[in-house]
Amino acid sequence: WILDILPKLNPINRSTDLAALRDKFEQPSPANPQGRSDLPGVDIFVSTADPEKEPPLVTANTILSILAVDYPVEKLSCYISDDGAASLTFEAMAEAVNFAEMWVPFCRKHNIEPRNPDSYFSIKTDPTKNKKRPDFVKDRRWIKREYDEFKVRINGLPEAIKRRSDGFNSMEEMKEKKVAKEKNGGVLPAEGVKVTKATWMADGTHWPGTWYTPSPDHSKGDHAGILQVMTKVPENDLVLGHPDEKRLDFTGVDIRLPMFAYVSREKRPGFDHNKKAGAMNALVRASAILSNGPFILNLDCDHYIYNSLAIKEGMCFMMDRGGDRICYIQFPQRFEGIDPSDRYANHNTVFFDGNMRALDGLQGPVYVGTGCMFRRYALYGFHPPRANDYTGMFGQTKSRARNIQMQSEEDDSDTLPLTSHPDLSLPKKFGNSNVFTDSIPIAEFQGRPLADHLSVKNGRPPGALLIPRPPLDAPTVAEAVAVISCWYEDKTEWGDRIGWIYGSVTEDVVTGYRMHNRGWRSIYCITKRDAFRGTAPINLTDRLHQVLRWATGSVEIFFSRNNAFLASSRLKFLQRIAYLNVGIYPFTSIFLVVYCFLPALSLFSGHFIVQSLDIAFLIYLLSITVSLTFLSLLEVKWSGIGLEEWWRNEQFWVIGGSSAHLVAVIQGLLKVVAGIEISFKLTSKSSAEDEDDIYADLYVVRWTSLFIMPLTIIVVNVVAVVIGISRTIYSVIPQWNKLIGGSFFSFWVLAHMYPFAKGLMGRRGKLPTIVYVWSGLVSITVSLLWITISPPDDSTTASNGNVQI
Ligand SMILES: O=c1ccn([C@@H]2O[C@H](COP(=O)(O)OP(=O)(O)O[C@H]3O[C@H](CO)[C@@H](O)[C@H](O)[C@H]3O)[C@@H](O)[C@H]2O)c(=O)[nH]1
Ligand SMILES: [Mn+2]
Repeated sequence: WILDILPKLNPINRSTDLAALRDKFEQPSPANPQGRSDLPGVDIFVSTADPEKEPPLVTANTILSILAVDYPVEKLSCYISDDGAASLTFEAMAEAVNFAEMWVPFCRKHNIEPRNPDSYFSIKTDPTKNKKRPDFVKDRRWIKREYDEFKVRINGLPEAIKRRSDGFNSMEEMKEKKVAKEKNGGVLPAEGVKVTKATWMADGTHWPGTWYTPSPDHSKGDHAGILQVMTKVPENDLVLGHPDEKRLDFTGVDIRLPMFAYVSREKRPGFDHNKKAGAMNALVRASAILSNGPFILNLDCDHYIYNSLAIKEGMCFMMDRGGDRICYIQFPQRFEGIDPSDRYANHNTVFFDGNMRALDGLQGPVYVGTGCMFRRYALYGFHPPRANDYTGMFGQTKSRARNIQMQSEEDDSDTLPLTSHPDLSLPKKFGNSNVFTDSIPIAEFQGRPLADHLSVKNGRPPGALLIPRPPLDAPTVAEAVAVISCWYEDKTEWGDRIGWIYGSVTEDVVTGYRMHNRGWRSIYCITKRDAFRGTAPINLTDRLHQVLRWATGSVEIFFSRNNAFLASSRLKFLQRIAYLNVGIYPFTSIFLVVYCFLPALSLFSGHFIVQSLDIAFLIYLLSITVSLTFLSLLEVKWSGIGLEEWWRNEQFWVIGGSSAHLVAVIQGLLKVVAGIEISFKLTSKSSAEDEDDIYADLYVVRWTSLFIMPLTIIVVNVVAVVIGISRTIYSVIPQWNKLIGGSFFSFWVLAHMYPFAKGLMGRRGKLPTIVYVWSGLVSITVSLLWITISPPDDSTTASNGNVQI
């Protein structure tokens, strides 16, 4: 019953549900006679970086799921950050907007779920289930065909852009030649003419971003900032559709689209662009000027909205009493396209349904990079309102006297009482855009919960958010372009204390940590229907690299000023322990590796792992075993997973621990000691090209040095078992029970390594020969070495009668 009681100590306490949200914010009231939406605006950020690794079709589908999300259209703005500055991505987005004009009303009319067309059309269950409108089947058939054509257009884009550009380029060349000829008296100059091969847009202009044939000002890391508003700011009132002969009958359906902007920040050589964190910060600024939604939802390009009510679900927390102290709502990451047995624990269920939920009962879950809705004001580095109200191990309220004393002791350089707005004219920490700084207090105010009850502190009056958005004028857009220039952040605190934090390969954890450290709380929001879904790398190599990156980020955190040891008093005690664990866990790999070798070594030597099985050891062993079992039970019970899934997690913990975590520790130490920088490539997104085998990617094996340690562990343990058996056979008095006792632990290690071994085999058991040669050599060396150091000695072991199990 303890297991049943524990989760109940940690309820998701939310007094506002979806119905209450509607009643409070969207029903007519004295302050809101027309029953317009009084909800705050939401800006949605999607990041993409490389159309080669992040297929534009996937991104386009993500965008479509966002444009069709169930939230007041006039309050929504969507931004895509294209760090690749690729015309391909841009044109795919333009296509997506075109398709959205039919797709979005279609979703609204028939209440489609999910609103990502690709996933919607690949649902296996009966699409007509729960669909009541008689024209559904006809509409669906029609839109399916439109989608197929859309897909073909997107897939044809690279070819189309190339053909178009080649055409324009050769035309240019001809023109140039003609000019040169005329200048040179009718003959072509000997040195020929040089024409730069530009990438052209359909309207006959140069694409301002990166070109297929890179040239100065048009290559990766060297191009202008681009900001293009792809759909205009939506009308404030419903715009209903009409019956239409050619298209669908959208009578009575809202046909508006949210605002959607394509943003590619300026990049120049010599500037550190800080990857995703930098991209997000550029979006934070640009969006502050264009729409200034008090809430920001962040999605990776391969994560889409699976539950169209997700934003409203999050808003229920933010708009609840006390919601003004929440910095973000993290939703669990759920994945698609993972092999049914989840060989490499890609679903990460113990983490997402155990650890994160437990954290929710403390100060809140960590930010995991995607599927997270932020309070804009919290991103700006301010402290939460009433930050000192609670503290201590369990977050109890402090007495007033202590409270005052504490406040004076604290370094409150960035504590800003919310009643008086930040004096923004003073430090230049936000950079020199006045439009931006002026937007800060507005976002803060609009993000407050409704003051509809005496107990709501720091609320806003009902009806305050009914005013329509102004249309975008040219100076506003120009300002937004100015704040995405690459020098804008010079001498500011962007990435240091404001916005996404720089300097870590896992910017997400650090960004969330900084907020918790200021006293903000976060919320973990598990919805019945998954809020978001995404893809994950399913083959061994990519998966290990992903784990390596996370672990490296953790080691970086450990050696940085973000180590929770150095946290402020506003980080709750248990939350601090949790963050400490985030920084420390890769270091456990050192012990893990030792433990993986121990059973083998004891087989080599013929000595049991411990000297003698005395009572102290047994008590120690028992207590460890009991607590481990209890922990596992908790994990299984809390996260509601089956034993098999739990076992996968255990296995992958050992695999990742002995490879990626260890390398991360080494890398981290190298960085600290020798200053060697760490860089990571984008995690490649599988696009399931192979129709016959959607899990084909699972079998891809690319050799990486991460394989070395697990492989050695496997080989050494196998050799050890073999040596153990042969020794037992050839010894004078074979001690079979001793062998079984000894090899049990080796088998235990091998059982954990099984998915790894399977993964190395690839699809048909193909393994690079070098692996055999190499591992053979290592294991022979190790076993020879061991036997020389500690030759099998029957007499000593036999006399040690206490080594039996
Ligand atoms: O220069 C860059 C590099 C990456 N990204 C985007 O950042 C996201 C994540 O990058 P990726 O390298 O694909 O990392 P993943 O392993 O897929 O992502 C996990 O790990 C990251 C680092 O911890 C988090 O940022 C992600 O949200 C989390 O899903 C993607 O949308 C990219 O498009 C950029 O915008 N600019
Ligand atoms: Mn990803």
